[in-house]
Amino acid sequence: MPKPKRRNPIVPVPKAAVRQSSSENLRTHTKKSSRSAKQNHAPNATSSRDGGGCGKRPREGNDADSKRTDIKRQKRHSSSGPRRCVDGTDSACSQWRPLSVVHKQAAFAVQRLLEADSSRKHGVSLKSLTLGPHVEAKKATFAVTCQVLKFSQILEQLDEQAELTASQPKLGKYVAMVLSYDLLRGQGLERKGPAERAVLAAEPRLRAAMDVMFLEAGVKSLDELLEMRQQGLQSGAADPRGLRPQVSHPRWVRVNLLKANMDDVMRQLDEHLQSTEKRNPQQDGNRQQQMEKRKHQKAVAAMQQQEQQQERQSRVVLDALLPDLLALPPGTDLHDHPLVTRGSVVLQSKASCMPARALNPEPGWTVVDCCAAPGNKTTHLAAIMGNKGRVLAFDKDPKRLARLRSNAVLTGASCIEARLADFLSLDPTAPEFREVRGVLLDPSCSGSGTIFTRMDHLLPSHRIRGTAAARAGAAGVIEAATEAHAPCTSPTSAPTSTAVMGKKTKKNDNNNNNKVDKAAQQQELDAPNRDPGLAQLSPQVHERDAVEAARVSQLARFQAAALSHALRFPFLERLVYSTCSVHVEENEAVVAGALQEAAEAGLELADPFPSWHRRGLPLFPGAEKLVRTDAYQDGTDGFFIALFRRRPPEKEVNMQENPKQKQKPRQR
Ligand SMILES: C[S@@+](CC[C@H](N)C(=O)[O-])C[C@H]1O[C@@H](n2cnc3c(N)ncnc32)[C@H](O)[C@@H]1O
Repeated sequence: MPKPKRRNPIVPVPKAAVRQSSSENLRTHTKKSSRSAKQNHAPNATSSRDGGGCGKRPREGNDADSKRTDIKRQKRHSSSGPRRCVDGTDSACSQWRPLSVVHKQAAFAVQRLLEADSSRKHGVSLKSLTLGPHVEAKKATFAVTCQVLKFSQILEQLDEQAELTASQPKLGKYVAMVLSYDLLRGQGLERKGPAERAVLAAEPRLRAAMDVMFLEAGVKSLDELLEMRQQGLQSGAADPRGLRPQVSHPRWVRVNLLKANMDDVMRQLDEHLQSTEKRNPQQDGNRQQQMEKRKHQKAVAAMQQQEQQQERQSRVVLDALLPDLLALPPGTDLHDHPLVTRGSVVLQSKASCMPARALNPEPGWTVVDCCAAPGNKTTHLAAIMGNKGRVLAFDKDPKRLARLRSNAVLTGASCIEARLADFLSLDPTAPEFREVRGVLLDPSCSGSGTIFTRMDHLLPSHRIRGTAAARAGAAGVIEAATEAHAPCTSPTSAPTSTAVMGKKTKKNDNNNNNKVDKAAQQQELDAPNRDPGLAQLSPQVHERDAVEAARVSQLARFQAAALSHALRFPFLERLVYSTCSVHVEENEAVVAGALQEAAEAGLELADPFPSWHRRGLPLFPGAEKLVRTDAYQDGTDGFFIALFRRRPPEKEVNMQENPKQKQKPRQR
């Protein structure tokens, strides 16, 4: 009888088949693995149909003897230096190790290679890690390592979306990648050790996350997804994570609590969805719409971690973070719906609703909205305050201010006082502003977080920007994102207060903020070099990038001046700075430049949404309190939010009572 054929990792094998054949594999392993190890030492061992020999994977060494030998060899091998775990920790390793030798070695190799790549270290080679003398089952280890590296970006995303290592930290990122690969595309996993069991337990979540990716990309397999991403990168039209440039978000709906209550609106919207379906029975059969519905359900479920099946299937979903926000299927058209035309709901994205909630003004406060038009956040502030108090809304553009006024009327936000003014020309210390407790600063910005949902990437002039965003995103410098914020991105808002700018620059010199700016800018400059494909961009592209960079710098100067100015309201309790930009220069760097001034005003950074997962880039202490949203992973546009809050009085008292602090001046 011919020997059973070896399992092929390229074609996923049904689990039952894997289990059935596993005992045979165990029986026949030792001979084969040593034979394949020898084969792999041949110089041509790396060539195969899958590019660089990464396609075929022979059976791995997995019997007890081989495992014992492996452990001994691993120990011997690592005795020359500090022991490294597959998760990157040194010595006393508390992480779960996969039971399979191949998995263990592949995870180690993947870790070393990816870490070396991200820190641009040289001297770590795939061959030495997978085909070196200490490696067991070389060919299998080499093949698995290649495959995991090829799919590493996708595997990382799956891990993140399925919260695999987040929920099982002992698994470690690289073991998770290798085991998930084998589960989803390779040979399947057997319920052996804790690592394998953890990945198997997460299988439904991993598969759900994978389905969402397939739907978003319009593909049916991991191979197609990878191919599509690679093509996208080559054409320069890809987004930072290699998905299609356009992303589909739920239809976010803010319920205007001044005019409606959540239950009524939810009921009416649910009826609307049902009646639309009844009126258009053909649409039920429409594949596109079906896909949209499924995508919405899955995206919302993943995003909000709503595990209950019933909630996942709900079509009008209450947002987990913002109490007045609802999610409907993407593409739901509500523009003519009476709830919208009568101002009971506002069509506003989740990210755009976060700044007003971050400020969370109390009823009775006086609040300044510095750059307010067309007033989405202004009317939200009024609703949060229950129309009790005053919202002073400034904008320098008369047409946009007219829209703000009509929006205020529509939404019944009677506590708004709209004023046509250049915010920088106001005197925050004037007596009329003594009552101001809250400030919202949502200044003009590049709108770089919104280009994909605006579909601008389809226009030739915007392809370049998409590419620039892709470069920066590929380096992990920015988080790609989106929102329809376009009209307020004109670069006309150059700083008008030279005094303010001069002051800021001086402070930057004093408190190392220039270093932050430079580090951030350097990261952005470095970003393109990380992708060899992008290095081949034409000079024209670089020229346009330079124009865009100059525009961003000009906007950043205005933003810094505006933030500095906003911090001058003497009796501030809270201040929110927000942009729909993904650029460090307009976000973290602006905040870093204002930290000292904020401290002098008795304000400090605070975390407006402790449960939110995405944070500012870690460029200075406290940046973990900053909030970012990501268009690809958070189901909403790319935004940046910083909350400054008055330091609690205890801190002041503690500072005074701290004997060490007191001694300092005396010592001098
Ligand atoms: C990002 S938009 C504001 C969007 C608004 N917060 C909302 O949610 O609807 C920025 C606004 O700032 C205004 N603006 C720019 N420079 C200004 C300045 N110096 N003083 C006042 N408003 C300014 C622009 O006219 C634009 O309407």
